Amino acid sequence: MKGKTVTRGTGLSPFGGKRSCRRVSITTVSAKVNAVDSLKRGVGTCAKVSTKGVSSSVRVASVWRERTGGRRDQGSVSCRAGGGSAYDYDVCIIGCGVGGHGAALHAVQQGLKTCIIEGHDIGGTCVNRGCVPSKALLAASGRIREMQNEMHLKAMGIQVGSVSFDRQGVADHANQLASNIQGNLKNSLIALGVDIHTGMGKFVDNHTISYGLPGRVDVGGQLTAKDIIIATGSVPFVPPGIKIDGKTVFTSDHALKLEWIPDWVAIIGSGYIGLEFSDVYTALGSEVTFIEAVDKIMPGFDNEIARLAQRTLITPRNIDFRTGVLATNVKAGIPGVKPVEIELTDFKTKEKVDVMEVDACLVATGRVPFTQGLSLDKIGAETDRRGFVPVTEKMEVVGKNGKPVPNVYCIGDANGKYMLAHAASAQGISAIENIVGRSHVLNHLSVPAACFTHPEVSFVGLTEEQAREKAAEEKFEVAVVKTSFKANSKALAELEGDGMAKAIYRKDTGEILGVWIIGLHAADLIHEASNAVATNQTIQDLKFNVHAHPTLSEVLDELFKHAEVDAKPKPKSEPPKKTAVTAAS
Ligand SMILES: Cc1cc2nc3c(=O)[nH]c(=O)nc-3n(C[C@H](O)[C@H](O)[C@H](O)COP(=O)(O)OP(=O)(O)OC[C@H]3O[C@@H](n4cnc5c(N)ncnc54)[C@H](O)[C@@H]3O)c2cc1C
Ligand SMILES: NC(=O)c1ccc[n+]([C@@H]2O[C@H](COP(=O)([O-])OP(=O)(O)OC[C@H]3O[C@@H](n4cnc5c(N)ncnc54)[C@H](O)[C@@H]3O)[C@@H](O)[C@H]2O)c1
Repeated sequence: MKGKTVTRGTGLSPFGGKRSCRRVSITTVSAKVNAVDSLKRGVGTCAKVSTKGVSSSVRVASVWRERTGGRRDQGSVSCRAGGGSAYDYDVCIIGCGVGGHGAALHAVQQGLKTCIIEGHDIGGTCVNRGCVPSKALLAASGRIREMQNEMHLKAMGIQVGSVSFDRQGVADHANQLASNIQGNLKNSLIALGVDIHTGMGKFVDNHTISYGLPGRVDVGGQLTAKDIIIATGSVPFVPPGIKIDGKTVFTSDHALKLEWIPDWVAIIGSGYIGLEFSDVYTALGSEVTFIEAVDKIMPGFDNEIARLAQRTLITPRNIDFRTGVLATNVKAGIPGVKPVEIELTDFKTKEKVDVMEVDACLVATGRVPFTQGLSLDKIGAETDRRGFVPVTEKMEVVGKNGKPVPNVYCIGDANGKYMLAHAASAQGISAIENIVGRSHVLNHLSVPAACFTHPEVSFVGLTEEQAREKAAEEKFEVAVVKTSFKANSKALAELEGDGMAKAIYRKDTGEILGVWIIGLHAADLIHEASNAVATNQTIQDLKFNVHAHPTLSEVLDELFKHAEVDAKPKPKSEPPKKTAVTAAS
């Protein structure tokens, strides 16, 4: 069915660890699996890694005693398995998404006896219904787009015949990848001796969790832990008036299965999910119409980057958009028989302005925390009005009395601080650091983000608009420096000169406030900037970094070198006086 827009009714305007635990840097899912191998190879004494010799739990207790000098929970209890302890576990994590998994791995590295309670599927949203399958769809559809771009290929002297694809094959790629990574995650936990309990967990008190599954008397139980981390994640938000049938009106949960490719798909919301799916759908031949409540598309982006993104990701493609309108009512259709009807309402006047008929509708209007049923009242806590669990900067759950609830933490999408997979994992590591008594606060302004369209958009920190607001309040001068991919040899070799990088910084000190990149491999390029923010480097510190030639990283090299700062660069430290190492010949 070919979709069409109809305007109805009069008056409606047409629209228009430590000690013997080897320190392993854990960042990506594959790195985490490798980390398990490293731990297994390098440690006889790391918690539950080796099962030979001294019992693993005794080892846990001994590692813990060495680390803490014998202190424990101020009340001096020890792990039950370590002998006469009060708790079954040192740490219990409710929910095994990327956040829970990251926390569990770091807990084991610290020698903590750890368990996870998972109610649905290991890997949570990211692995099963988020980052992983969506990136697989983007990889396959991006390849199709590239191979169908005759002009681009011809400019490099390449000719291809007709390009075709098998929808089910593309869908299988995404499904298989999710399943493989889910298996890797589960195996990594088992190999490290993390106990995985199946069921939905809820609080009995701040050291006790009961868990079970509805209708399953064979599953469930109760356990105790010194510290408990809530990592229950999020689910799609569906605005009132929208009925999901999973076939013609659906969320990303269904869209990732790629059961069909609609001719015309309306995407409600032009955030990350909307943009990434517009990239997939248009590469596979669909027309897309964005419906966006805010009066501009991609409202979360820096304005200048959004304008450029519109020129590269929207205008040249089969995409149009309606902004400043809410989708207030969506009625499901029947593929090939009855269209989906979408009622549009002006965001400001609340007047109904249009009804669209399309083949399918993807609802990408954000996500809501999955925090119901945790019995937070049993620990003197409650969610905020949106369902997020309030936390301190150390990830401690804040109780109804405004004070941290002892021994209970919340990480990831469930606390709403930054709904990204790597943020969830970083918060998990931070919570464990605080649990073992090393005070830690994650700088969320150093957490990078990326939208994996073709080309990609990435950033760290503030938009230029946010930085200028902050500057006005705090009375400092903002400076902005930009570079283009057009001057980069590697980008030109790839005929991918469309793109820019911009850095926003304090003119007086060189403090980096934000960096935005749109262009080839922007998601990989952002890390030099985000790591600089995390380690408090100024923009002038980065001028001395050396970048291989010819690489895309020189886009950032040029950016940093062009920055003008009032303060002088910090004196460079002398090179370390170590044994001379000569470059490999
Ligand atoms: C389509 C899509 C694409 C995305 N792409 C990216 C991306 O490219 N990069 C990125 O950084 N982020 C991406 N995200 C966001 C990312 O998936 C989330 O930020 C991340 O998964 C949050 O991790 P989490 O551990 O907090 O929660 P989740 O991954 O949601 O995991 C929570 C887990 O807890 C379980 N659970 C819930 N309640 C209970 C309970 N009471 N007892 C026991 N278990 C429970 C759930 O079953 C689930 O397995 C994407 C999201 C979507 C939807
Ligand atoms: N690459 C990535 O890192 C990635 C990819 C996908 C998802 N995610 C995560 O998943 C989460 C959800 O993504 P998302 O794109 O759904 O949310 P989002 O918050 O990024 O964007 C939602 C958009 O929908 C609009 N909207 C909300 N209600 C509307 C309505 N009734 N009518 C019209 N427009 C409406 C909002 O104005 C907003 O622009 C995000 O928080 C993001 O962090 C990340």
